[in-house]
Amino acid sequence: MIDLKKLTKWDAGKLFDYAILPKDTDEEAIRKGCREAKAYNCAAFYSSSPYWTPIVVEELGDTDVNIATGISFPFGSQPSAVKAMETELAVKAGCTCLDMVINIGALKDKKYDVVKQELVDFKNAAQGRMTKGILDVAFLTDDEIRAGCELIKEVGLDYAKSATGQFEGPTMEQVLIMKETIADSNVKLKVSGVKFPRPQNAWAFIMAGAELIGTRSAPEIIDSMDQMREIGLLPPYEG
Ligand SMILES: O=C[C@H](O)COP(=O)(O)O
Repeated sequence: MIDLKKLTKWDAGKLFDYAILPKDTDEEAIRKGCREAKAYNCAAFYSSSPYWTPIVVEELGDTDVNIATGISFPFGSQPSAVKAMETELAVKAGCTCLDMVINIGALKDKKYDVVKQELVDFKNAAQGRMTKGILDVAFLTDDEIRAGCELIKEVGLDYAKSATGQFEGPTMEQVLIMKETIADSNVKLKVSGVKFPRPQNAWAFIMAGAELIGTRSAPEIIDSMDQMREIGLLPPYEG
C-alpha cells in the first residue's frame, strides 16, 4: 500500500498513466500531452492507437515514461487476430505498454474460451511488454467483472483495468470487486474512467488499492495534492 504521508508530487506522477484519447485528438495535443507526462513524471503516456506511437516515441523515447497505446480501442470487438496484429504493430513502433479492450459481448455470453484465447494472443503479441486488460465495467454485472478478472489472472496479464474512459466509469464497489478478485495474484489494478470530481475520486481509488490511475486529468490531480491535504482528504505530508 502506498504511504500517502510520504508521497511527494514528483513520486505521485508514477501513480498516473496520462491518457489523451478523445476522438478529435490531433498531433499537437499528443505532443503537448507527452511533454506534460514527462514534466509530471507520469508512469506512461497513452494514445488511442499505434497510429500515434511514432510521435510519442519522438517525444518520450529517451525518458522513463512508458510509451503506451490502446488496442482495439474503445469497443474491443475486433477478432483476436486483428487485436494481435495491432499489438505487434504497436510493439514494432516502440510501445512499452499495451491496454487491450476485452470482448465484452463474448464475456457477457460466457464465451470464456474466446476471451481467454484473445488474452493469450494479446499477451504473446506483446512480447514481454506491459499488458493490461480493459473490462469497461459499467457494462458488466458484478459476476461478469469477477469472471473477467479471473481470466486476466489465468492468462497472467500485468494489470486489470476498469474502463476505456469513453463511456461510464467504475463505481467504488466495482473497483473493490476487481481488487478483491485479483488479490491472490500478481495482477495489479489500474483504475480508469475516473468520474467527476476527478481529483477526489482518483485519490479515493488510490486509497482503495489502485496501483495506477489512467486519466486525461493526471496533471490536475497531481496538482491537487496540497489542496487535498489542506481539506483532510489526504493525510498531512510527513516526508
Ligand atoms: O485509459 C483510459 C483513460 O485513462 C481514461 O481517461 P479519461 O476518462 O480521463 O479520458
